[in-house]
Amino acid sequence: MKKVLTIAGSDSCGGAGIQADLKTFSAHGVYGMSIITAVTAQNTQGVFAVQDIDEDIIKAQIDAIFTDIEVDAVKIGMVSKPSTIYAIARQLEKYNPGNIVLDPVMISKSGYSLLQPESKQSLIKELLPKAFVITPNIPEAEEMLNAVTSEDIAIKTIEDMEQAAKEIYRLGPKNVLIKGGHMSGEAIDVLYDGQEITRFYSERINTKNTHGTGCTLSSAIASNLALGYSIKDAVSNAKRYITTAIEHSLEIGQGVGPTHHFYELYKKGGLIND
Ligand SMILES: Nc1ncnc2c1ncn2[C@@H]1O[C@H](COP(=O)(O)OP(=O)(O)O)[C@@H](O)[C@H]1O
Ligand SMILES: Cc1ncc(COP(=O)(O)O)c(N)n1
Repeated sequence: MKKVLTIAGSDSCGGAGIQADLKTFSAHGVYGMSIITAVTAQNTQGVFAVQDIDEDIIKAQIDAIFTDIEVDAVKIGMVSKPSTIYAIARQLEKYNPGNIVLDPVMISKSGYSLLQPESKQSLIKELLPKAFVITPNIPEAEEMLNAVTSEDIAIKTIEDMEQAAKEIYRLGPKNVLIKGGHMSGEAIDVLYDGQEITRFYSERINTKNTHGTGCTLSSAIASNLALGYSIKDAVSNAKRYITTAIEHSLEIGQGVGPTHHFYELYKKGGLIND
C-alpha cells in the first residue's frame, strides 16, 4: 500500500486541514499519516483560536515517521510561524522525500489568517524550492508575488493566472498549480511544469459549501502522485475528485459546509484505484 504523509493544522470541525487530508487519503486507498503543526478551534463559521505546536515535537514526529516508514508523498498545509517552517525545512533536507505537494495555506475561507505575516518570506525561501508542486489559490499567488516583487499584483483573468504560474515557478518549485476557485465562471485551474501551461476545467458548482476544497485537492494530488501518476494525470484525477466532493458537499453547520469524501462514490465513478 502506498503511504502518504500530511504536515498540516487540525480543523476541529473536520472539513479542512489534517482531517480533510486523512479522509482524502482513505478515499484514494492510500495509507495516511499526519504531523500536526497547529490546533485550530474552528467550525463552518470561523476560526476562533489557534495554538501552534512546539517545533521540537514537530521535528520528533518527522523523525519518528521517516526512521521507520517509507513515505511515497508528502502534503504540507498550514505551517503558521517561521520556526515551524524552519523545523520542517531542515527535516525535509535530512530525509529528502519525493512528491512534496505544498498548499501554501494563508487565509481560511472564513477570513482568518492561518499564516503569520512574518512567515511569508520563510515559506517562499525555505519550502517553495523543495516542492514538487505548489498549489496556491488566487489570493495566495498574489501574496507570494507581491512579497517577492514589492508590487501590487492583481490576478483577474486566466492569462494573469498563467503569467503568475510562470513567475512563481521561478521561485523554485518543479510545478505550479494556480487554483481558480476564487474566480467567477468556470472553475479553471492552471498548471505550469516549466515547459507548458495546462488548463483543468470544471463547471462552477453553485454551493456555499467549499470548506476545505484546497486541502482536499492538494491531498488528492499527493495520493495520485504516490500511486504513480504523472503530475498532469495526478492533477486531472484530483480535479475530478474535488469536483465530485463539492457536488456532494454537506449541509453541516451554519456556515461554509465541508466537501464529502465517500469511498463508494469515487469507486463507482472510477475516480480511485482499489
Ligand atoms: N464552486 C466551485 N465549483 C467547482 N469547483 C470549485 C468551486 N470552488 C472551488 N473549486 C475548485 O476547488 C479547488 C480548490 O480551489 P480553491 O477553492 O480556489 O482553493 P482554496 O481552498 O485554497 O481557496 C480547485 O480545483 C477549484 O477550481
Ligand atoms: C487547519 C486548516 N488548514 C487549512 C484551512 C484552509 O481551508 P479553507 O481555505 O477551505 O478554509 C483551514 N481552514 N484550516
